[in-house]
Amino acid sequence: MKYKIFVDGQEGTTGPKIHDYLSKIADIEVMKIESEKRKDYKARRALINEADVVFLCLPDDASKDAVSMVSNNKTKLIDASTAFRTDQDWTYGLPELHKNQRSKIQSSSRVAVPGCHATGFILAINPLVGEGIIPRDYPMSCYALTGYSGGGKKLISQYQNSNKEQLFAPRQYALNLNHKHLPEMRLFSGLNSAPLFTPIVGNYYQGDAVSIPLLPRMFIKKMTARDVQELLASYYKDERFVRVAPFDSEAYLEEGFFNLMKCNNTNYLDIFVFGHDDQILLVSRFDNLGKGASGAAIQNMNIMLGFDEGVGLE
Ligand SMILES: NC(=O)C1=CN([C@@H]2O[C@H](COP(=O)(O)OP(=O)(O)OC[C@H]3O[C@@H](n4cnc5c(N)ncnc54)[C@H](OP(=O)(O)O)[C@@H]3O)[C@@H](O)[C@H]2O)C=CC1
Ligand SMILES: CC(=O)N[C@@H](CCC(=O)OP(=O)(O)O)C(=O)O
Repeated sequence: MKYKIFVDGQEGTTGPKIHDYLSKIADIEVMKIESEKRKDYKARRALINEADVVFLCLPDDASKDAVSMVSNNKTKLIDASTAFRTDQDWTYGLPELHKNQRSKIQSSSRVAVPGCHATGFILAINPLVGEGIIPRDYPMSCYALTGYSGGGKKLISQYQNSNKEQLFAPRQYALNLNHKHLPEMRLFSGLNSAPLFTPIVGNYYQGDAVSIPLLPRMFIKKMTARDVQELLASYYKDERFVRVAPFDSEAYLEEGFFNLMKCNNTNYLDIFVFGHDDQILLVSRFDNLGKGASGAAIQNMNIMLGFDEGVGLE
């Protein structure tokens, strides 16, 4: 039997990328909606209920509508939006979070794909909080650099169809300090409160680097940058898609600069630990359309259907 797969939002940004991955997977049947019917309630509802797995690649409200269209017990949903990430009835689709997260995903029929920046933050910080190194009330801050595809069709069009001078420079956003990823960043990092988070969008298509400065003198246990690298490397040693770079900061720079595009078009997330005895900088590098969204969505599907986790992704 071939699993039937439907991507609701096939003409956006994350949806087509999911179609690319699906095209490399055997033993599935990918269903498509006619372009002019992509917002038609009846047509979407029929496909949603026919499918074994539906990827929702939609704005939050449209995702909520799609969920309400399901009228059977078979259809599994994988949602890329922010709508359900901290919802108790949904499973957070970050298999590397804890030892038991994979089995939760496998037995769930409602999986929320983590936000891109949240993915980078949580994977770097959660082990250090969980292992009792960073106190739960640590005054955390974090900044991220992302390509403009992270903002979907609207932001892509702004960058690609305008030559306004201000678009050439990186631009800070979410300066209300209330970015939509904060609730999941708090909940799944183990911290008592969300970080002070400032993302920055640059004039390039894809690639994300989340940077987190840490002061070891505020840790519960004394740890140098090298100790932190060893702890993270041990925590993720069996993971396929989360890699912790050896402690050798110079080796990762190209003529003195960090290349945040090096995970593009892959589902890898690389964690780097820079620093010394007194100061540490953690950097998570990944593709916002890979481990930050569409790749992660496929990884979750593979787990939910009992496929090899890397099918379509490697
Ligand atoms: N881009 C990224 O890197 C990431 C995005 N996400 C999240 O994933 C979701 C999808 O993002 P992205 O692909 O970038 O978004 P886009 O804006 O690029 O695409 C959204 C798609 O949804 C369609 N759509 C909008 N409203 C409806 C509706 N009521 N019914 C059916 N279709 C509708 C749009 O139609 P139309 O073609 O007419 O515009 C468009 O094709 C969002 O919630 C986003 O926040 C998550 C992680 C990363
Ligand atoms: C450049 C840009 O705007 N990026 C998006 C990140 C997209 C993402 O992770 O997805 P969700 O929107 O589903 O959370 C942002 O920061 O809101």
